[in-house]
Amino acid sequence: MYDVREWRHVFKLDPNKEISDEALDRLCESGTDAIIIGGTDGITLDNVLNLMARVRRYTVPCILEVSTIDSVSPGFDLYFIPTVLNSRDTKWITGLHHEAVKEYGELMDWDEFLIQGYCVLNKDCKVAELTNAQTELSEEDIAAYALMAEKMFHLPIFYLEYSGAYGEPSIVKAAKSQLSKTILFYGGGIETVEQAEEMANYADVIVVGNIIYTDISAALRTVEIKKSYR
Ligand SMILES: CC(C)=CCC/C(C)=C/CC/C(C)=C/CC/C(C)=C/CC/C(C)=C/CC/C(C)=C/CC/C(C)=C/COP(=O)(O)OP(=O)(O)O
Ligand SMILES: O=P(O)(O)OC[C@@H](O)CO
Ligand SMILES: [Mg+2]
Repeated sequence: MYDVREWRHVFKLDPNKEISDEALDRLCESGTDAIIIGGTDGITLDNVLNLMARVRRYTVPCILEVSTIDSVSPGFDLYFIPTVLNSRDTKWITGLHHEAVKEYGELMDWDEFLIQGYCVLNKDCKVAELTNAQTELSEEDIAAYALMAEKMFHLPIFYLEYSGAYGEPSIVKAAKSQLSKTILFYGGGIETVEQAEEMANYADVIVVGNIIYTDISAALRTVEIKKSYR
């Protein structure tokens, strides 16, 4: 089975963006711990299946981060289900999940599904807009969400999401200080190995996304953090 606890670094690929075979080969062979397939807009069953089939040529674990029910398909190693803890709209906390479980709950192999408690912090990112997230939060507010993720909801993953912007290391440190069992993911704006190292000082797993599409060599260099933390 795939032990997310062992991970340090993952790449997140957006099915709504083009990637060449050569770039995909370099990512999948880079030594990263997993490839997550996910995004917020333009996600269809077609583009998810297409990307999954291409990643499946490699041995790297391939995870679907579910953002729409229509794009879920068998064939992934694991499924991540986001719940946006700081959304102002219950639809993104439990609403869509309730509908999905009502319809498919009996069919699901629950061991394959890990729930991610998201705290979205970049007010300008698409996921903040989509979910109407309350991003004006103090360090204490964010630490409390981390504590809730672990102690109230027993979530396996707490995800500090700054998608598109580099976040505040002190916030990541504050969140980490609340967690002993729940795994801390950090994602947002990582473009250099120095930034990757800085966030990996506190987060258990760092997520590298957008830079893949603008500077593949820089994206690949972030995997170097794995050498210093093994
Ligand atoms: C295996 C199998 C076939 C099972 C069938 C059963 C089945 C269908 C089970 C589903 C179970 C279930 C509970 C599903 C949940 C349904 C659902 C739609 C939940 C809502 C998820 C949610 C809160 C989505 C909001 C958006 C979000 C948090 C997306 C995560 C990805 C993310 C933040 C990407 C970053 O965005 P990006 O697009 O990169 O942004 P930029 O362009 O700005 O970079
Ligand atoms: O795309 P970036 O900004 O690297 O963020 C990664 C990931 O957290 C997005 O969901
Ligand atoms: Mg992105």
